[in-house]
Amino acid sequence: MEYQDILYTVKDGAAHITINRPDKYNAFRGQTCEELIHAFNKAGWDKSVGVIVLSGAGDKAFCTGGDQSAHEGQYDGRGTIGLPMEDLHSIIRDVPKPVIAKVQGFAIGGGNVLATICDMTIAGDRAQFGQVGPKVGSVDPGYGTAFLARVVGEKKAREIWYMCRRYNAQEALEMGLVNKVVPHDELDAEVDRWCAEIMEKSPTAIALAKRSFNMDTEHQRGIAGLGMLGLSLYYDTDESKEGGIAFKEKRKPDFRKFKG
Ligand SMILES: CC(C)(COP(=O)(O)OP(=O)(O)OC[C@H]1O[C@@H](n2cnc3c(N)ncnc32)[C@H](O)[C@@H]1OP(=O)(O)O)[C@@H](O)C(=O)NCCC(=O)NCCSC(=O)CCC(=O)c1ccccc1C(=O)O
Repeated sequence: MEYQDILYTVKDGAAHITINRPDKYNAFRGQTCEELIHAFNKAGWDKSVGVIVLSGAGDKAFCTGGDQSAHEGQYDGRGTIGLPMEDLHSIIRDVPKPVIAKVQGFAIGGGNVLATICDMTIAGDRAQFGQVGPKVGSVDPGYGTAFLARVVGEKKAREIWYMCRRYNAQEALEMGLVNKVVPHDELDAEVDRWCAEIMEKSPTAIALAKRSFNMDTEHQRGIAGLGMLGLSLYYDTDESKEGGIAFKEKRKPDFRKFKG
């Protein structure tokens, strides 16, 4: 597969998968998800690769979720909601190698979900985390909510989704959303060090550890499938569409006008 939306390189046993849509703050469309799934499969089953790094191109964003310009109700690709989200989330969990999210800017919406699902997250000190779903007429009713609660606890996860606030890198560290924060300019070197340390370890022991960590939350995959079906029905409502339209028109949404 030739990649248009992502970059793929391998260096010293680490596969680097980079969302390359900086003008869209690395938001993903259907094509981006297909390429990410392909790249994770490629890295996951390449025996010379021991660790995978997911990042976003440029300084502004790791990823800001679904591309609002490819979104009028349903998204523009395959799958329940027009994005193969279930497949993308699953492959990040299923590859038998640690996946590190390297976050230098915004990890917002579906981008925050991706970072949360990755095995570990290293952030630069300019990174910002948060959810925007209920502000833009969306929600991730699978790993994005249930798995987030496992990571940061129920109260914090509910705050993140209901309030749609932004959290800086230090706050994300304190709530357990990231493993380490380093100065922005040292992020690449720090991630390279973590990769080099992983490369010294037994790949089979790590693969077994990853699978056994996953075991505890595996039921969430099925629930996510059901949730995406509900989300698809929600995307066809005027209430949901108001969120996307308001974002594009750079105004506050008025969701309440659709409720009797
Ligand atoms: C990222 C922001 C917080 C940055 O805010 P700010 O610094 O004020 O800059 P802006 O002027 O808002 O944005 C700059 C520039 O980038 C464009 N942009 C940013 N995000 C997107 C995006 N997602 N899609 C397309 N374009 C984007 C923006 O339009 C500006 O461009 P200009 O040309 O300069 O006008 C802020 O931008 C922000 O909050 N972005 C919205 C992010 C968003 O709406 N994401 C999608 C929804 S997230 C969600 O619904 C959660 C559910 C979920 O995770 C999910 C589950 C299942 C399937 C899909 C999803 C999903 O992600 O949708």
